Amino acid sequence: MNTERPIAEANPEDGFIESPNNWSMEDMTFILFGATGDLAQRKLFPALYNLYLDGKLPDTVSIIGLGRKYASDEAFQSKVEKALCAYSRRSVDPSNLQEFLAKFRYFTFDATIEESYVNLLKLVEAREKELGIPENRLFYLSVAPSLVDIITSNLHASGLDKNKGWKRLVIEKPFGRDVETARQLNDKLLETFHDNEIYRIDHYLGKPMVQSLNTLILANPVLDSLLDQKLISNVQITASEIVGVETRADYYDKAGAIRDMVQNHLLQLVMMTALYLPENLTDNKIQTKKTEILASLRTIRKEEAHQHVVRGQYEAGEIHDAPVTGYKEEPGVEASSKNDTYFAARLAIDHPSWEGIPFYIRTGKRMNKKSTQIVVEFKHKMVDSDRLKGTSPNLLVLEISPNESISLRVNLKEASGNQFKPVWIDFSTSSENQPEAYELLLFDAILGDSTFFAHWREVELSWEWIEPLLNAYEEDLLPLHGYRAGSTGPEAAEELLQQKQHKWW
Ligand SMILES: NC(=O)C1=CN([C@@H]2O[C@H](COP(=O)(O)OP(=O)(O)OC[C@H]3O[C@@H](n4cnc5c(N)ncnc54)[C@H](OP(=O)(O)O)[C@@H]3O)[C@@H](O)[C@H]2O)C=CC1
Ligand SMILES: O=C1O[C@H](COP(=O)(O)O)[C@@H](O)[C@H](O)[C@H]1O
Repeated sequence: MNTERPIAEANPEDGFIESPNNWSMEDMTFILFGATGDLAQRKLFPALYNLYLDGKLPDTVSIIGLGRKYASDEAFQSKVEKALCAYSRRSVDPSNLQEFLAKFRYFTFDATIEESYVNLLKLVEAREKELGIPENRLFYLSVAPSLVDIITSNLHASGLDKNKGWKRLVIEKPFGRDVETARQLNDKLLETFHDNEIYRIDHYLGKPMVQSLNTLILANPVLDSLLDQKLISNVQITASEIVGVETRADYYDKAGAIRDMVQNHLLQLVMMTALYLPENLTDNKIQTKKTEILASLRTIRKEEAHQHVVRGQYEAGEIHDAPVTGYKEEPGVEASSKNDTYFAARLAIDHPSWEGIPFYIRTGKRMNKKSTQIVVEFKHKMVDSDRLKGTSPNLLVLEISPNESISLRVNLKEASGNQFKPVWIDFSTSSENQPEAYELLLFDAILGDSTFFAHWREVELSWEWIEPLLNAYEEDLLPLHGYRAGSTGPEAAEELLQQKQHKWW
């Protein structure tokens, strides 16, 4: 199958992705570690199915699911079908379901047993022969981080990685718990895979609005001209959630918002926003430019963290008129937990394009609404305060999820009277049934385009930036503010912006 999509190649000098060529999608084997797990059911199988419906899977693809539980191929295929019925954005079409399911095989596999890999190799090779496909292998690790080391070592020891075609490793978050463990993990992966064969998933980079920012700005000189340093007052990035810790206390109570959302998703959004000033970019420069931005992010030392960072934990409250419990009362959470479920910060980017423009970021669980958005607030002129009565700053709002939209807030004079009022101009409205982040990212990985995956330097630099804040947490240098479930977060986060005469939008 031919696609117009360019394939990215490694630039040997800097390890980044360069010089796209025209490329055709090749037949391959997709080896899914953790095929019986939650992520596979909710995201990966539906993503593969929707790619299939869109004709975005290679003509022949062998998909091998792995897990310790015993299951026959048929039982596994019906598990996949169930997952599609429950989670696919498009309903299952009986006329092509069997053709899709026939691509799947299941292999009972314990990642901790060496012999499993030898047997897996035999199955992979047998399927490659049977289907007459080249030895292109994509290994998707949808397993706990503790298994990554042993899996990659054994892929190497068993010879699964010594195929004649290409090989790729897709790895889920979390990528380490701090800079040290992230480095150890990366070094481990590099024993088996070349850097440009490693695809570190951050699903925020797969959100359609994030992926299309570049082309949107290129296609709309109006947007481009608005992103002008002289015009911008501040930038605000929010990822607020209604859900609480749910059933994930085991992981979340040790991670908190800072590791779960800030180190990866929010810093990625900061980079994706900041990289467009002052130049238009081609896709192949995105990773290099993002790293430049991250390297310019001013360090917040642990001693000064309290001036720039607010952390919080939700308390009992109400969401959609229903009472919800506080974080400490959630199942699996320590009653004395000091874990953060909310994080806000003021960031400074020491880059000529962003000098003097604060970036505010915030994320929280159990907030009043589900929304991920980027707001650019423009400088407000108050030259003639009488004539401009009622005006407020212009805002450019990029709504990333759950809906997608771009809107601009302007001041309009009321028909009667002299007063201005803010009105919104919508540049776009959300189109229903957009591809999901995992679809776009899986498609990229299948093509070999790593533009929207996190490069190692991005991961390393983001952990380096986070490190002093983790130390501030550990040394109790940052107060943990309570906030009511269903609210917009702690009062202290409002005060953080008031220090510079700003407010959250
Ligand atoms: N679920 C989600 O929404 C998200 C998950 N992630 C990440 O994705 C990864 C997977 O998460 P999730 O699916 O939720 O986890 P689950 O616990 O639901 O699934 C884990 C999978 O690993 C398999 N597994 C466990 N031990 C072994 C072993 N010794 N040998 C072989 N397979 C094993 C399990 O299969 P079996 O029990 O059959 O052996 C199961 O398929 C994690 O890294 C997580 O952080 C990232 C973002 C979101
Ligand atoms: O990675 C994660 O993201 C989700 C939020 O993702 P979204 O696409 O719904 O915005 C978050 O709930 C979860 O804690 C975190 O691990």
